Amino acid sequence: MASSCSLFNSLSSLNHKPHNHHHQITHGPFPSISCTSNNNHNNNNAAIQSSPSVTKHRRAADENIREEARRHRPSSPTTFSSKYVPFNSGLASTESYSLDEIVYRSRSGGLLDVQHDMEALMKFDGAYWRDLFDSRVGRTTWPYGSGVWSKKEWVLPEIDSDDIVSAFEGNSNLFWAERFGKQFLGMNDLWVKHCGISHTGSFKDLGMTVLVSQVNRLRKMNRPVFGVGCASTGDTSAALSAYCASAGIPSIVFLPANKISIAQLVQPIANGAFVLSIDTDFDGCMKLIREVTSELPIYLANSLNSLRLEGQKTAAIEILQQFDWEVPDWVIVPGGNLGNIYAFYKGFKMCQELGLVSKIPRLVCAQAANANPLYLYYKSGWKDFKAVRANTTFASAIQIGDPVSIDRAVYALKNSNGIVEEATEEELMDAMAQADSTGMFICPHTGVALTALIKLRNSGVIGPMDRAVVVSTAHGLKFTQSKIDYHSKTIADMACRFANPPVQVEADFGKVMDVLKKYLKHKALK
Ligand SMILES: Cc1ncc(COP(=O)(O)O)c(C=O)c1O
Ligand SMILES: N[C@@H](CCOP(=O)(O)O)C(=O)O
Repeated sequence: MASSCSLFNSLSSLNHKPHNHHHQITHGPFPSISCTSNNNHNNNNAAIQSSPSVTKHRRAADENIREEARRHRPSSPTTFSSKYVPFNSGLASTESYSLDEIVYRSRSGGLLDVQHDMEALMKFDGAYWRDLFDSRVGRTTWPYGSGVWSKKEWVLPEIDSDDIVSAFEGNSNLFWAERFGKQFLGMNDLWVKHCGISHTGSFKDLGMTVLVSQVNRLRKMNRPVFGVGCASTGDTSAALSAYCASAGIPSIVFLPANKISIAQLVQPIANGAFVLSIDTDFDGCMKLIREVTSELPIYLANSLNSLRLEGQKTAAIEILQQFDWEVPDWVIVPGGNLGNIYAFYKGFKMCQELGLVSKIPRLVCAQAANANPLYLYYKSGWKDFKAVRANTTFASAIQIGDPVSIDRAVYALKNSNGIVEEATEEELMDAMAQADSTGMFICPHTGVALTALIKLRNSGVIGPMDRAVVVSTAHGLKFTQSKIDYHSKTIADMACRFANPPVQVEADFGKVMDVLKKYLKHKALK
């Protein structure tokens, strides 16, 4: 991509709690579920005052939150369970694997899925689950303070809370895009789910906490897992290396040389991962890591491993929760390796099947036109899937031509009356700049999703009154070079219509006044 030293230089030169009281919710035959309350006036005051061991806050001074969770550990094992089954295998299949096995593919070589014991979960009605999940939001109780682990019973019900590796990820902001919706789309119910405002700056944290927690458990069980590895366009490796570092587990990452942002490259380096920069693209790295993980005791962390999707699906549940369990009309997700679109489908579908909501939203998967195998497949009427050679795109994290989760994505889209859209480089960069001009600071992948929204709104498929949620997958700060290129208008064959370059001006009062007067006049005329 073109760089812009002048803009970069001029940009650089511009730089001259109340007590938590503990209470327990007991639900039917289940062990107590701990949560905390910020309410200073609840009935627990009396209990806290009369307890001889209380020294500060809700637990003894020498006890940490993990130890506290251990103390509350249920005496009997959970009645919920989950296992691997071949993806979309139907009722006739008997093939299944324990989550404690190291297996990524079914016997026939197909994808796997984590299947929950829905009968056990259905013993509780939708209201029960809604209340339980709502009661855990924003707490510090281990591990429920995480937006992922607040849904533990639906994620990894059997893992001991002691084994969980979490950064209290999730619970990300659902941003009402008031100005963008009104100004560019005539919409008043447009929302952006900021999954990138997260521990390592992308939605990958949601899946990685689950995968690394399970690895932590496997290692404690003395299973042959020396370390964890992934191929990455930048975000998976950032999340993997951070969660592994926090648990003291070695991580190994395969990155396509010169194809990821500097911020993304620095993340695994800083977190102590073993980083291989390989002279190929993401699809080449993916092929290599699959071969390597079948030979060496390195556990595969890409979304081919269905554990990841169990965490990622909680973003869908969170969206419903944030709308007080009302279902939006549309959810738009940028797609690359295509695990996330299925994760969203699965999260919504579980909420429907377990009675939390009565329907699911229509899903839209948005791809960069330079890396669009799903879009081409959709346009062929799902007749002819061909992997493509992905070309360079500013949406570099979705520069993927041979997505491993293609079958999962097709299933999700077919079962949600879904749509696939694409965005050219100019479209995605303009959308990103327009969104930023209304107060966001999004990544180019979110620009891809916004382009899909703009196209579907312009064609009337999405109506002005529809409630739409655009999933923002990474933090814009990871992709500042693309913004520098755009705002300095140094991108070949791109008009950069919404560029806003800084004005160079001498350190002279008169000259500064001239520039400002011109600016104010220009604004007044608008
Ligand atoms: C920022 C960002 N957005 C979107 C995606 C696409 O997600 P998926 O690969 O699950 O389709 C990725 C990774 O691929 C990503 O890193
Ligand atoms: N964008 C991803 C690509 C790999 O996807 P995964 O979900 O299969 O790990 C990345 O950041 O590496």
